Amino acid sequence: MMEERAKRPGTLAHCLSFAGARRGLVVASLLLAALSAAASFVPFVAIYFVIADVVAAYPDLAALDAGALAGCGLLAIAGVAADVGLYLAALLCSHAAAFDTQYRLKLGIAEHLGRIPLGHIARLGSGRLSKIMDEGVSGIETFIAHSLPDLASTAAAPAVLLVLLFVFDWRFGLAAIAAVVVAMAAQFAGYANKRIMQTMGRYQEAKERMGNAAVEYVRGMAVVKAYGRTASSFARLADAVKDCTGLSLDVTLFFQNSLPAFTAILNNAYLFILPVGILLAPGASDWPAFALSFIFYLLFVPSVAAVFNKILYVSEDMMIAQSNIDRVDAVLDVPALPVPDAPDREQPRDSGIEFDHVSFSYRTQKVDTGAAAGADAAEGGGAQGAPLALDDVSFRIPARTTCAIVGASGSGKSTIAHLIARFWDVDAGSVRIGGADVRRMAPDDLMAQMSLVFQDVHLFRESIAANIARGRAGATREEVEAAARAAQADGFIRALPQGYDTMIGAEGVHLSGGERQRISIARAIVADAPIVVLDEATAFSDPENEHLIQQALARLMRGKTVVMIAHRLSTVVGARQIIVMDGGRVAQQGTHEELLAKEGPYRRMWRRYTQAVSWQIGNEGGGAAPAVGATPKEARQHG
Ligand SMILES: Nc1ncnc2c1ncn2[C@@H]1O[C@H](COP(=O)(O)OP(=O)(O)OP(=O)(O)O)[C@@H](O)[C@H]1O
Repeated sequence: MMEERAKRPGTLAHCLSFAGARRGLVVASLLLAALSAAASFVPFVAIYFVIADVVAAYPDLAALDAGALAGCGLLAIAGVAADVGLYLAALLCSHAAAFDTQYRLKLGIAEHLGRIPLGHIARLGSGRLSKIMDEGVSGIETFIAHSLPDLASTAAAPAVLLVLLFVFDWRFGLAAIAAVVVAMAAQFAGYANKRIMQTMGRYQEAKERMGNAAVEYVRGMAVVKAYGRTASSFARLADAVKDCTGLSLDVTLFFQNSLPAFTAILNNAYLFILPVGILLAPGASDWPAFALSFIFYLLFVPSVAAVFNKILYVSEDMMIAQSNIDRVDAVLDVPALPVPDAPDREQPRDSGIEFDHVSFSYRTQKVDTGAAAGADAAEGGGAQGAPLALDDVSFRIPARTTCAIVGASGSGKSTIAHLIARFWDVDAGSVRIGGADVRRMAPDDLMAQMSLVFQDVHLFRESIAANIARGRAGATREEVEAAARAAQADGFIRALPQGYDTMIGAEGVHLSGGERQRISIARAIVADAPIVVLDEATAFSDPENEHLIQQALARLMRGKTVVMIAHRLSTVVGARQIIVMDGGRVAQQGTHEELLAKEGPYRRMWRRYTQAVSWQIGNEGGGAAPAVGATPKEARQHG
């Protein structure tokens, strides 16, 4: 559906393209609504005939033809019935199209989010994204369901109105049009101001920023409380709210004169008819005809107000819909990672990993939209002169071996993990798995090759069994339980009230960091992918938990190609290969012994590490063991 959309069409055309296969329903709704608008004037025609009969019979009202009057009544009723019936049918069509569009749009955005680089999703922000998926899409749904039929009727009504205004007496018609022109001029004075459109846009952005700030504030509540920085942490949210309030006030003030003037003039349009009637009355040659027109226009002119009031609201709806469309487009326009056609796809021959002269910068990954783009610009972004997160990085990890990546914070370790999983595409060089360039692999094939175990464990609000089973579609309960046993998680899961069926999340059970980690390891064991990318946790809650996690990891890593982003040197000594990163470049490469034998960053890191451990032991009176990890001998058995 998303591919079908033309580039930047108008609001209506855009909605039609979103409606996809249901655009026929939208068009039917537009036609029915236009017909309903035309039918809404039929009662006025009936009234005209009644007035004509009354004026003709006056003063002998007893001579009125009851049959003719009843006919007029029936005509009026038929007009009202057609108006209501056609409008209901229009709403039926528009709602059917709108609900379907909402469903497919949400699905389309969700699918698209799965195809764009993962980092872009983080940059867009979860508050902003949920607002777009929720309010943005619902806004489009409401526009298609309600405002589009109104749009058709507001387009059709003035045409019919114009005919009726001039068909009976053009002079009164002109007076009514004068009321419309003056009212529109008053309103236009507000809309013509270019700043209003800019302010409306800024107002929408401010609302999104406020959403993001609120989500961030709630998520960071624990840190805020821990450091007692409530006031300063609240400042960002408070600023966002203040910004939003200020802009909403600006938008309201823009309309403070024009809107009331527009409404007041239109609702009192008969004030334009009255002076014309008073002026024309003395010269009227045919009194009954004059009286008929005068009375009819006094009765008819309020419907002009109704029509133009509707136009006002529909144009406001259009502006809101356009801003919702822009926000949805902001997500849909983020280019998806290119996926090769089936014949051009490459299959890995094994699970070995190779980085071949890889360079990568986050700054070249532009997000061309609103707040995120602004953030990029604020960082002095742009591809030119962009700092490289990885700079000409080359290494090979043979299949079924362990490679530990170490280095200072910010040296590029996690970036390596992200590029293996193709969260981003490289700027230069290539990342290959079993000889296949990750850009030439089908995304599903690529993800089937690897399990990712990151520090930041996300568990879904579902049962523990379902969370573990997410590792592989179709995993059986036995496989889930076996994986949990291997991940040292079976014991604590069984101790929970509903065991494996215990729900996780707001209303369910809350697990400790170590327990969550072991569930994520169980998930990876179920996946049984040939490559394991492991972002090692920096700290575990207690030695017992750490020991269990190390056991779980040892089981997960058995027989796999492992890339371990290592934060503690205790766990890397047994790796077949250690890559030392420094400022985005490979500074050293080799085994623990080889690296220790040379003067260089690894030896310095190791020296600092052993000093820290002996300091720790000294401080604890020799009672504590250094951080538990695989000894060189134990670990080499795996690597
Ligand atoms: N999403 C991102 N957007 C922009 N820059 C990023 C992003 N992620 C990382 N960087 C930058 O890229 C560089 C490498 O970061 P990376 O996360 O790979 O380092 P690291 O060695 O894993 O650090 P740590 O040990 O602290 O996790 C750093 O300068 C970092 O600021």
